[in-house]
Amino acid sequence: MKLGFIGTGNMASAIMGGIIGKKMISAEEIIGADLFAPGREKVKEQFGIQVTEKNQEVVEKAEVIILSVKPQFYEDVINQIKDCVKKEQIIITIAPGKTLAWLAEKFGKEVKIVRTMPNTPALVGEGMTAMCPNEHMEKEETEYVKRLLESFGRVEVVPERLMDVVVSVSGSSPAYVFMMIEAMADAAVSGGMPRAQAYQFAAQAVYGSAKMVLETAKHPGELKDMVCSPAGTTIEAVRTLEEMGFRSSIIEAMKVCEEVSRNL
Ligand SMILES: NC(=O)C1=CN([C@@H]2O[C@H](COP(=O)(O)OP(=O)(O)OC[C@H]3O[C@@H](n4cnc5c(N)ncnc54)[C@H](OP(=O)(O)O)[C@@H]3O)[C@@H](O)[C@H]2O)C=CC1
Ligand SMILES: O=C(O)[C@@H]1CCC=N1
Repeated sequence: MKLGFIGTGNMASAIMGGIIGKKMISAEEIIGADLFAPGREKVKEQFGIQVTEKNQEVVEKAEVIILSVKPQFYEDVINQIKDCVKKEQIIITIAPGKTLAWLAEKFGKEVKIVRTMPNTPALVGEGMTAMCPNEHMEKEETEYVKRLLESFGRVEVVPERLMDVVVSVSGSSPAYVFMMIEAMADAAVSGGMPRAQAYQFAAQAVYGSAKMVLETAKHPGELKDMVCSPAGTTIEAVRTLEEMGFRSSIIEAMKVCEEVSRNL
């Protein structure tokens, strides 16, 4: 087994879906453990991976192990597995708030750890992941983990102090974007467009706009100005968004998100 997951919920499914979809690792070489039987069966059926109810079995079999339970369960899981983790295995964490220093203390021995923060667009190969290796990771091991994470999207190595910011800007942000797409579609439906078509229009507009930011390297403000024809429709929408506090509601929500992550 090349890769193991402890916890096979939403984020683990997105990662395994991305990795298998890109053929980085085959489903037969992936094992997942979950307390929740229907959760285990779902990933077994969806992706064809091997599943177990025993977290230790994942540690016995996998070279790289992703701890994909909620942060509140990290301590319990680490206590269960720490004695079986071997020196050459690599532990990848995806939980907000769990620092490398905290993890080292909980394992209580030399363990190779990479703290990461992925997001669910991994499922379609468009994830954004930040990673931060600990001092026991060799250069080639860090490169291998980076390639593994790159199989489902973009990856940046960041200093650990930025991890809480990463949670708010990419870990959690798909939720805000989905809310915006939902709201845009509701408005289109209110204007008479069939709902299914409204989601296509809204989602493609968001996708294309994001692509413009990434590919033109122009400032988002300049791209916004290019849409606002003088005395046109868009500038009136922009004026209304400013009046309703669009930007500040996003900034404030993200500051709360960052703070929650820091305190987890
Ligand atoms: N969802 C996202 O977009 C992102 C999530 N993350 C992080 O990923 C991690 C998982 O989140 P997410 O996938 O959303 O959560 P989910 O609740 O979907 O998945 C976690 C799974 O782990 C199971 N579980 C709980 N305790 C144990 C245990 N002791 N041993 C084995 N399995 C256990 C849960 O079972 P049960 O339901 O019965 O408790 C559940 O099936 C979290 O740390 C989260 O912060 C990071 C980035 C993005
Ligand atoms: O909501 C959460 O806590 C997790 C972390 C980032 C995205 N989802």
